[in-house]
Amino acid sequence: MSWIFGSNRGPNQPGGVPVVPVPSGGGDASGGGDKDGSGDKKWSGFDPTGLERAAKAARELNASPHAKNALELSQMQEQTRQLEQQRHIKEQEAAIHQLQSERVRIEQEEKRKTLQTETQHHQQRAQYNDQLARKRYEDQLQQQKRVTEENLRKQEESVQKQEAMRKATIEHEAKVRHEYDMQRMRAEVREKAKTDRENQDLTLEKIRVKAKEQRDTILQSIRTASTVLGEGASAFISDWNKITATIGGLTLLALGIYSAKHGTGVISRFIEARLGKPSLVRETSRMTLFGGMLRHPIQYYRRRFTKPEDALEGIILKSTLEKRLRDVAIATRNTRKNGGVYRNLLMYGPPGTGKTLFAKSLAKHSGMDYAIMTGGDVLPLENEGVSAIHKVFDWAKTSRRGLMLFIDEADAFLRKRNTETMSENLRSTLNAFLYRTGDPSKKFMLVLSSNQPDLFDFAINDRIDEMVKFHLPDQVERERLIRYYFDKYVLQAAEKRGTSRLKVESMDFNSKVKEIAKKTEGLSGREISKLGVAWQTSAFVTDDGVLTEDVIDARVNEMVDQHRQKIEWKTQID
Ligand SMILES: Nc1ncnc2c1ncn2[C@@H]1O[C@H](COP(=O)(O)OP(=O)(O)OP(=O)(O)O)[C@@H](O)[C@H]1O
Repeated sequence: MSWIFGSNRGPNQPGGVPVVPVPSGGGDASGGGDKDGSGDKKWSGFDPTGLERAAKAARELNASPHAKNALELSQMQEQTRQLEQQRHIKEQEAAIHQLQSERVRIEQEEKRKTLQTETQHHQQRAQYNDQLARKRYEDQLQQQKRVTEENLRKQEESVQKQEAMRKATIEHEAKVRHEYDMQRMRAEVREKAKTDRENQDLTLEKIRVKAKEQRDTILQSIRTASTVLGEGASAFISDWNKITATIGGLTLLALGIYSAKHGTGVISRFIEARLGKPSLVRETSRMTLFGGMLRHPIQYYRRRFTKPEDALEGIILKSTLEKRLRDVAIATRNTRKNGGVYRNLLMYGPPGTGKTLFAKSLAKHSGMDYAIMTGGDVLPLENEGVSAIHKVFDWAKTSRRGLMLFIDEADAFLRKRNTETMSENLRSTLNAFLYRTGDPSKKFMLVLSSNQPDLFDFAINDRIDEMVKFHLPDQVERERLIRYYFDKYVLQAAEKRGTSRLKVESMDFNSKVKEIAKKTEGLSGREISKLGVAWQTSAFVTDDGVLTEDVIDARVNEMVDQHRQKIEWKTQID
């Protein structure tokens, strides 16, 4: 009720209730009590006029007809002020809240920045450490390199010193020897000159006598020869019997030479048939005395003393396979050199992929003899199969150079024994084979080739030490094969001067090769080699001997068609 007392407000305060002026003086402001004003010190300075005025105003207010309205107005003003204060408080609270949020955000931001800075520091430290480690490692390497170089330099110096010493020793020896020889020669020459001077008369006389004797002898010989020939010729011409006898003698001599030549061949063939190559062996590099050295001496010696540089010369395979086979070839050659035990080899894969080719080259490269037999040849032998097999191995054992026994289509007779279709004879033959190959050998190496190795008897698999799979050539190998056989059958034939009329039409050969290789997908090495032969033959049959691009394409298309046909037949059979 401050408005009643007017303590807080001036007389013209807006919205306020006009303060009822309090009459100055009059009325008892003390309200009774300490009337004399001297009793209690506390009330001594109290001015009661305000209270009096308030009381008067209250009275007047009560008496006023607007008292109620004024009260309501003042209440409403009070409420409005409170609401305003609440709004103000709310605004302040919102501001505080916003300030808090801002503070949290700033803190987060600070944290993130700190984290980022720390991460950067970590990274920088890690990089620095890494650089240090690298530098340390490089320093170590440099150090090692320096040490190695230093050692090498020292070694080289030492070798050079030794070399220089050796050279100096040799030169000194040579000089001493030369001086000694010169002295000896001078002494000999002096001695001879002295002797010659002393015997000069004697020597001259000796030469004269010797020359005279020689002259007389030659003259005498000429005289005798002409007399004998003249007499002989006249006697021969005048005597028909002698002429007939001479002609007969010459004829008999020619006959003798002819029969001796052919007789040796017949005899050697006979001996060979009895003692030489077994019938199961189709081809061999092994030369017997009669069959080899005497009949083809040059070939015999060339084969004995020259070896191909590379076991894979003329054999085109995938580079990985080539590497593996080269290792096999080197190992085999070293085995032969060191008298070691041979490792048996199985080569399997589609026909015409170079298995036989490699086996022959392997044998040549290793310096061994080779013998080729075919599994299919064993089947018709029936009950003679066992002895034929024994004969092959007996013969193989006698080879001084070691023998590589290559069995093509080996699955034809080395197949599983438990199949019902296998005849008793074949089973015995297989057993004989197993018996002869049971132990590792220093005499022969077994090389089996098969298109169906899964048919082998397990005991055969057990005897195999190395298995190599041959594949059909892919694009790269086909290109190489095409180049190789084009060169072999066409270009080399065209280069033969004088004897050849074969010419090749000019074309972009590289792109042609690529194109042919693409077309011949699926063809084997054998089929591609046949393509080479077909190109050559086609060129020979033309009038001008020119191999044109069209002819090349035509042969390729034919070969591809034939291949397709073969595959169709094969699929039907399968
Ligand atoms: N990889 C090759 N590189 C060069 N020529 C090849 C290759 N493969 C095959 N030939 C050619 O094909 C001919 C036959 O090859 P080879 O007799 O080695 O085949 P194979 O794999 O033994 O076949 P099969 O299983 O039918 O006996 C070779 O004489 C050669 O001209």
